[in-house]
Amino acid sequence: MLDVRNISYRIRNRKLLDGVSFQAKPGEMLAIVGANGAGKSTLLKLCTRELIKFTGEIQLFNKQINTYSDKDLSLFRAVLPQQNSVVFPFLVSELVLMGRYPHFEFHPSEQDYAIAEMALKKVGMWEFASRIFTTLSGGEQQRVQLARVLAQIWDVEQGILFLDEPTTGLDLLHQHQMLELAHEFTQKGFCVVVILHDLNLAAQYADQIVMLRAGQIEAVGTPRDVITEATIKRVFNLNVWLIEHPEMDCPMVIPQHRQFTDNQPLTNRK
Ligand SMILES: Nc1ncnc2c1ncn2[C@@H]1O[C@H](COP(=O)(O)OP(=O)(O)OP(=O)(O)O)[C@@H](O)[C@H]1O
Repeated sequence: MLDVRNISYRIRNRKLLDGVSFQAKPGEMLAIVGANGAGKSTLLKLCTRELIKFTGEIQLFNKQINTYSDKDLSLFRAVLPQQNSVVFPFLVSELVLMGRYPHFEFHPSEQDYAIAEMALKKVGMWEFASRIFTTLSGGEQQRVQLARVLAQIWDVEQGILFLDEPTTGLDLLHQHQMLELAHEFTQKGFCVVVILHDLNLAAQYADQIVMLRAGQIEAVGTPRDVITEATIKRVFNLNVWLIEHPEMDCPMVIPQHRQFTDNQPLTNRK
């Protein structure tokens, strides 16, 4: 479904991405992880065609990404960007309805309204429908933006969903709800590509992880393949312990404390 082949991207003299390749299949959640500045958002922007000048190839559904019209793309591909750029005083309900723009010409149909309502209910924000979006808290805004994105692909049979740090600003419950919702879309046959900073969320939800370091792939594969003490040390310069998740078949990451000072375990602190 998403096939990224040997892509490189540079701005002026600086190579931001260098020879990156990976594939993501329908029904799969792929997480992109890496330190600040590693190139995660740049990679996502290339996959969503927000950035266009690169070398290599990106295919969606076996077709080069640049052969799709914007309209065609919007019918099966949705993007939750990192930055929230809403400045006008839109109502929450209006904003979510914007997710339906690709599906109607001039006026939304009854079905468009119904889908916007279902999407808002899905993220637990229906009671905020008549609030002005910019008056919501950061986490509430993020959930409404997710509803807008879900509304766009609600009745699409198979597509691709890109999420750039979707859990930012969300409390613990809503971080998991966000990724559960994304997981539901994989069950429908969608491919979900998500940038995550939290390696434990990536380990729990992703089928595949792409770990970037300075614009190159450090590791790609299952969470167990990619999340190791050695890769985390190389990519984040952090010593960690890995333990088993008590219920799920995946590792969990625990940073070692005080490693920047004297490397003493926390239990030895006086
Ligand atoms: N337009 C630009 N001009 C110059 N440098 C840029 C530009 N866009 C991105 N960069 C640089 O490219 C590198 C990768 O940026 P990118 O936003 O992809 O990183 P990231 O892995 O998403 O980081 P973060 O985790 O902090 O969001 C960074 O060093 C950034 O400063």
